[in-house]
Amino acid sequence: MTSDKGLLIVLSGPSGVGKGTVRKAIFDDPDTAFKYSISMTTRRQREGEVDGVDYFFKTKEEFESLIEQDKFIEYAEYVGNYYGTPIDYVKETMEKGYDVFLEIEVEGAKQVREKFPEALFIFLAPPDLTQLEERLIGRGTDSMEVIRHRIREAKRELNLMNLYDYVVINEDVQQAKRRVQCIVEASHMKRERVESKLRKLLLEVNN
Ligand SMILES: Nc1nc2c(ncn2[C@@H]2O[C@H](COP(=O)(O)OP(=O)(O)O)[C@@H](O)[C@H]2O)c(=O)[nH]1
Ligand SMILES: Nc1ncnc2c1ncn2[C@@H]1O[C@H](COP(=O)(O)OP(=O)(O)O)[C@@H](O)[C@H]1O
Repeated sequence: MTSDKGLLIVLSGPSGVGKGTVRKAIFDDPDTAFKYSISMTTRRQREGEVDGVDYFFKTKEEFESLIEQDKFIEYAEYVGNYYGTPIDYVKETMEKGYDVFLEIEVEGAKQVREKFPEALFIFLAPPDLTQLEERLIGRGTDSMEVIRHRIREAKRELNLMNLYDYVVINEDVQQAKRRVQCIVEASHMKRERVESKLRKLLLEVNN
């Protein structure tokens, strides 16, 4: 990938760690220049959610037809529903030079890693398992049985954090937001080192 193309940024981590919360903080910040890729899902639209803003809400049949047409960078089944990242928006937006941000669960992130190894992978981790459990309980969206299942899944997923470029511990939302922004900034600087701007400088230095 060359530097005139945007970066693909993937934020992932276990359920309840705060991915959605940190993502909202990132996009509420007017300094954030990346574009958010709105996912498609077959889960029911919740009160207050807007189609085309929070998600593109699709039927199972529509989603499966899009899978057949290869319209997703990645998709996964999560708690009985499909979630997926539409490929066209991501490709077009990166071609225009914008960074594109995905907030997805761990299985989807694994698929992105296989297709786009040059993407930037950030794992959001909880300070500890007790706080993860407290967040799942505090969110009030799941039964204790589902929470226990999510904690078991989280233990398996936390073992995958070393496959990511960076791990951010979500202790404080604003701090996690800043860290994600800094990681993106540093990744751009690293990419520029090998790109034309600095090549010219190095030629000058060595002549
Ligand atoms: N693989 C994948 N996961 C997604 C996508 N969009 C959202 N998710 C994840 O799906 C999970 C469930 O999201 P959601 O139904 O909004 O519930 P909530 O975040 O638990 O309130 C979260 O872990 C999201 O990060 C996507 O396009 N692909
Ligand atoms: N740094 C944090 N400290 C305390 N609570 C948090 C923090 N980040 C998120 N939460 C809370 O944890 C719960 C789960 O967060 P959410 O963003 O829904 O997680 P995810 O999208 O990873 O499933 C929410 O109730 C949220 O308000």
